[in-house]
Amino acid sequence: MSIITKAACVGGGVIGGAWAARFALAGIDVNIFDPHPEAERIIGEVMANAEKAYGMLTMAPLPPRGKLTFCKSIEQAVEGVDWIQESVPERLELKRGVITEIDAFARPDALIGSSTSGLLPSDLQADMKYPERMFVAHPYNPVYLLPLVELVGGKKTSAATIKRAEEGVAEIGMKGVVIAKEIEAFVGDRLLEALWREALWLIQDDICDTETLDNVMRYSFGMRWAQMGLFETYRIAGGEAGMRHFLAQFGPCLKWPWTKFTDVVDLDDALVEKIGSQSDAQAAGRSIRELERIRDENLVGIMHALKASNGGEGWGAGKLLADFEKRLWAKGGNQAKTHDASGPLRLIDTKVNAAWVDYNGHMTEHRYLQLFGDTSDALLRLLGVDFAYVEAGHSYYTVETHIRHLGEAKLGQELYTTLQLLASDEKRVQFFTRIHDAASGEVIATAEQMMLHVDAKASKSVPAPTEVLTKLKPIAEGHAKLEVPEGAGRHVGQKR
Ligand SMILES: NC(=O)C1=CN([C@@H]2O[C@H](COP(=O)(O)OP(=O)(O)OC[C@H]3O[C@@H](n4cnc5c(N)ncnc54)[C@H](O)[C@@H]3O)[C@@H](O)[C@H]2O)C=CC1
Ligand SMILES: C[N+](C)(C)CC(=O)CC(=O)[O-]
Repeated sequence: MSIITKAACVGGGVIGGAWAARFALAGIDVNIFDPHPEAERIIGEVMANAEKAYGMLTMAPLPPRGKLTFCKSIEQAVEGVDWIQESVPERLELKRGVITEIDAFARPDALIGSSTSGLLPSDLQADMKYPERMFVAHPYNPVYLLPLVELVGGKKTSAATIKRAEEGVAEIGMKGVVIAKEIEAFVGDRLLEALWREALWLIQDDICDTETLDNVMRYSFGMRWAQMGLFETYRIAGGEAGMRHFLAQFGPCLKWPWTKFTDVVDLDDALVEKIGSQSDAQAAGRSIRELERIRDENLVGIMHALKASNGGEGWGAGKLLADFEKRLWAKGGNQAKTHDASGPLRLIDTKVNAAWVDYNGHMTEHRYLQLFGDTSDALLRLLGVDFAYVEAGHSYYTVETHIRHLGEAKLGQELYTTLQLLASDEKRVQFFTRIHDAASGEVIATAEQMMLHVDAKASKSVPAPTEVLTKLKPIAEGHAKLEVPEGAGRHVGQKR
């Protein structure tokens, strides 16, 4: 059974709003309480960004979006929900008061997570009647894309709560990392704080400006850290002798004057203005919303790259995404399990997202192939050839593809695909797929493809089993009555 069927967000700013989006996109209804007069508008904008990002992130069938309900009080928001996420400003007294109120009105077994960046859970749970169900669930901005949640229990938090919290965040595509002991700022913010302090000194001392500092990060170790952490990265930096050699070589530097971070800069008006004006110049007129859009596109691209890494198995956040998608496919989301075979099967509905567009301003070549591949995967799922089937040792492999480009697909354009079976036997399926513009139905591209049923371990084609052929039969019979599509059997013409 699911840990979270209904959630509440108390505080709906940068972080609370993005938590609401994360829950809603996982199909969970969310109650929101935030006294800000513009809370609904702000969360609406975060939701729109999150939906755009998910459109780029995954083709897996997301469940129907959860409903957002804006409530007039904490009491109303937390009534009957399974998970309450507190994301009010970082002030101990405020948070403690809000959490105590949540505790008074929530179901005694409901989980209560705090988004605090650094306060101790023991301090937050001090006045609670049921403190055993309260913990820190510290996310990273943007919560709807970055999967990490640091889970930190206080003195009165039960082990069962932390276990349920770990399972709960996994359900919404996140990675719960349990921190063994409570400590201010946990692990992530301790590391960020060290870097942040050092960075402020480098600006204060005119060693570099904000743009130079950001360039140093994003062209180098920033990219490394998205895929391996500090220790794994430095292990490799030690060469064949690994971590021990790395420590021997760079250990002495720890005693050299390579850092100022244990002193705190004086964030006086002059320094605030210096950083503010350098940051304005760096933004070059881009609004926060524009920067968020670029950030989200970049993060999606990084996760896609990580999903394809390690020989296709996925790595880090990419492996997490791949596993989440497998679960989404297994659940099937909104996907129809049967189709009317009296016409071509409509299998994929999608939109051209920014990551698919090339320098010509339209969908780039390999994305057509991806869409044709996603459509043939959808056909295979209809036939019962899903992840479990593939893991058991059999699959269909594509052995031939011929694509024709007939029109253009531009950024944001809505598309759908249809598939018509041309021929099949116990080993082969041959089919014709069309990509349509969703508004007009016009055909933008077609592909004719052939797949063979294979024994993956033996690497040879073998007949498909009866259960697959039985599902294929009604489609084959229905499509045998259709006209052969214009363009089927075509090849690239060559004048000699
Ligand atoms: N901004 C960030 O990068 C991150 C922030 N956090 C943590 O998340 C929490 C929230 O931070 P942000 O979202 O950045 O702040 P924010 O200022 O964007 O949002 C706070 C929201 O809480 C609302 N609020 C104030 N009093 C309230 C009350 N009594 N009941 C309900 N809502 C109330 C405000 O109207 C506001 O919308 C903090 O604990 C922060 O440390 C965690 C990770 C990252
Ligand atoms: C600046 N911050 C302490 C609020 C940062 C975080 O808590 C995590 C993040 O998203 O960087």
